[in-house]
Amino acid sequence: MPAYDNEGATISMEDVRNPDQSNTVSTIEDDLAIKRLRRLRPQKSTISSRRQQAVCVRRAYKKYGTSKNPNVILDGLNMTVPKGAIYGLLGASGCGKTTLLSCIVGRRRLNSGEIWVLGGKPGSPGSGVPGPRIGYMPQEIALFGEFTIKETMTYFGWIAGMSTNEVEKRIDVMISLLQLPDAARYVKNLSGGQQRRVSLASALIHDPELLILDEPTVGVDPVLRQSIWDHLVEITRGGRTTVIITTHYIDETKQANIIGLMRGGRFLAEESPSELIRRYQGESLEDVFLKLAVLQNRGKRRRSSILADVVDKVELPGIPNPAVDLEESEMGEISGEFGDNVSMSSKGRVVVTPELTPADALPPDEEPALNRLERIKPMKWHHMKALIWKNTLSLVRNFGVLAFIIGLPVIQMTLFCLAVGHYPVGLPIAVVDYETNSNMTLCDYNMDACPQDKESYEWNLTLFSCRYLEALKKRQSNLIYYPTEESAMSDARKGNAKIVIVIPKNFTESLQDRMTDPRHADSFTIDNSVIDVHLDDTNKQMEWILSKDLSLAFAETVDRLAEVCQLPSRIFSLPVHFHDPIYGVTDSDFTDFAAPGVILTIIYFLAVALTSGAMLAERNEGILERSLVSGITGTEILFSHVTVQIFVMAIQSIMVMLISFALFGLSQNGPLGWISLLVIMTGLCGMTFGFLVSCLCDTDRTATYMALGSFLPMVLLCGIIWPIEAMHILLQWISFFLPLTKSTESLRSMLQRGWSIEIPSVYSGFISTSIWIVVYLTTSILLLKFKKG
Ligand SMILES: Nc1ncnc2c1ncn2[C@@H]1O[C@H](COP(=O)(O)OP(=O)(O)OP(=O)(O)O)[C@@H](O)[C@H]1O
Repeated sequence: MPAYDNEGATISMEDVRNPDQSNTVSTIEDDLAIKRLRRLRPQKSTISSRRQQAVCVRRAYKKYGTSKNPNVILDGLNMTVPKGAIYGLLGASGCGKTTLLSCIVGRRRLNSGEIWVLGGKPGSPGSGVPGPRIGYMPQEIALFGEFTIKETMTYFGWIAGMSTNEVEKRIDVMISLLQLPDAARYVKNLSGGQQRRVSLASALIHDPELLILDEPTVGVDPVLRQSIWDHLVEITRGGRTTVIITTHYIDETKQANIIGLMRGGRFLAEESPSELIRRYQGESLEDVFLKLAVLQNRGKRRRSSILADVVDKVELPGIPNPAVDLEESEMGEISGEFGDNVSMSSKGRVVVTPELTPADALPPDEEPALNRLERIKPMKWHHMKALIWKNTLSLVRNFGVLAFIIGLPVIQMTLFCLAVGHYPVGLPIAVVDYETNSNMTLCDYNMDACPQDKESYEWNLTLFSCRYLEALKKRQSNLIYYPTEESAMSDARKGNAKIVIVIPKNFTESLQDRMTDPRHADSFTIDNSVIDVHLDDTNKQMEWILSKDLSLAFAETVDRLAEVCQLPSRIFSLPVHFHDPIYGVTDSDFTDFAAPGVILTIIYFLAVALTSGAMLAERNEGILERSLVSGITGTEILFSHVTVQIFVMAIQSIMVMLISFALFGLSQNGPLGWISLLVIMTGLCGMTFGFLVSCLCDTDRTATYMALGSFLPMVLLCGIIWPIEAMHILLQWISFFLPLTKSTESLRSMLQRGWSIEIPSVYSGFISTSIWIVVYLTTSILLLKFKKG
């Protein structure tokens, strides 16, 4: 049997199982004898002796909250779990059992103190902790509802490095041991108790060296509870497996080898159940717990008398309170001193025991030597296989969600193409034409006849307003005629017209006079040769469109005049001529400008939502925690998500591009390969940002706030809806460093200018996106690694 040493005490598991034969200090008389001996042969625990235990915790201090308002959970706690023992961890709800266990499995950090698990420090290279040496059943169910029992156990078996054959054999054993239903049943359809048993089976599947079970028997009927305990006793019999179990059924822990009674951040006692009952003269373990609690309160009473009444009502055995009675010089670390471990302070007795002989002492577990490649290898094949399979299965099982994820960008892009950037037609335009007095029959003259005398070259423009309104009508069909300027303005103020045009009575005549003899044009002539325009300026886009229409209608009218008079086509137009654009099309609309940014924004933010949602769901259900304890690393989790989601993203990207270019005919002049790559890389960037969000945020709500909070600044600052050059200089700098700025510019250059990767504004988008992927991914990996408890 393995020897058990703690603080110098050497106690074999036989001692624990047969307390009568134990040489453990177990009586008050022994206490006194040891007190005498203490000064002669004190023996402190050594690192070597700590490494021989399955678990050894020393001076553990852990608090939550701020330093101003700390919530101290572990307060100098010592704990020793010998190999091959069943250790029952008892304590009131909220006393810190789960916190202690998560420190042991390496998922939370102590504020101070040290922990040794299976000979190594949790998290150190080669310790196997977290890893397959541990089987961890957390308090919450922490299973995938949409998986079957078999799939669940296969996942955890694969993580532990088992082959599919081995897993299948173990599944049969687990099903009969834990009386599980058919392995093909979905976890979500099982009862609460059945789900707990599947959770327990998942911890047991790989036959670990150290089993840590947080309340495994909740919701389990007494018969099955007994068979679970029998199994625990069975597996620990060989000494290879150690079990730490928490439970609220104090009575069931009588089958444990050692019980740790936790209260106030420390252990009241750490002892075999029979010894506890004998020593504290209790009728049951519950009775002992109560008495020890009172003893602890007595110690406190020296500082406070609040508990006096309670304490006085409880009958106590005639034993001293060791921790209270000890002199300071007699204090040392305590824990694992079977028969003498009443912990009232972070210190305790220095235990004097027979010295550890080489024959009794087990050599500490050697940390497996890892070669250099294994040390730097961030991912294990069997982990990746299990994770990728799990992620794929999750997606496929949630087919509705998958269809939505793929369909959503299609809907969004379709909406964008249909709704944004098009030219509004039929805007209500109020026309007051004093020249015709709204009598449009006057306009029924032959406008194809040239109004210039062929011999004298005199112009005889007739009702030029008719020609102008005719051209305007081709652009905006909804011309509403008013008799007076007042009536038109009054209606426009009520919102019935976007613009009011007033054509003076002598418009044509004055215009002609001004053109033929500008030197002698008086102010009356100038005033009457001008069309007055009143705009509703509340909508800039609309104002811009109508102004453009009025100008273009005039240009078209004079061009037409030149045409019918067989004059050179640009004779009357402004002496500024716009040729075909270098890039883009002459009458491009806002859709073409905004499309690159919108495509990237859709892909980016859907990836953020998809990834952060998946990660948070996994974390909040406790699955992430459980996987991490099984030895999965943050890097593996992130890359497994990337591997699966990249396919979803590729489909999303292809669909969005098909909608944009094939269906709605948005400009696409660049190399399709590079365009696709940039879109997919942007999705990848969004995915890694989603990882970061899920690592930074503890709840769905904060994650949603963060994702939504970053959406608008990104859209506003990345040049998606307005040119960056028009922003405040400070914002231009900020914009420069945002993830969608360079990629939007790059995509726009490829789509509209047809540029390829060798042009700086194109490749800078790829570089910027790659840098952001690395930054997000690295930060997420570091957070997953270091953000504990
Ligand atoms: N992440 C956290 N942040 C702040 N406080 C926490 C956190 N986790 C636990 N606590 C607090 O620490 C205390 C101990 O919690 P813990 O879950 O370890 O108790 P427990 O003994 O396992 O309880 P139970 O038996 O009910 O499961 C509780 O008061 C709890 O509110």
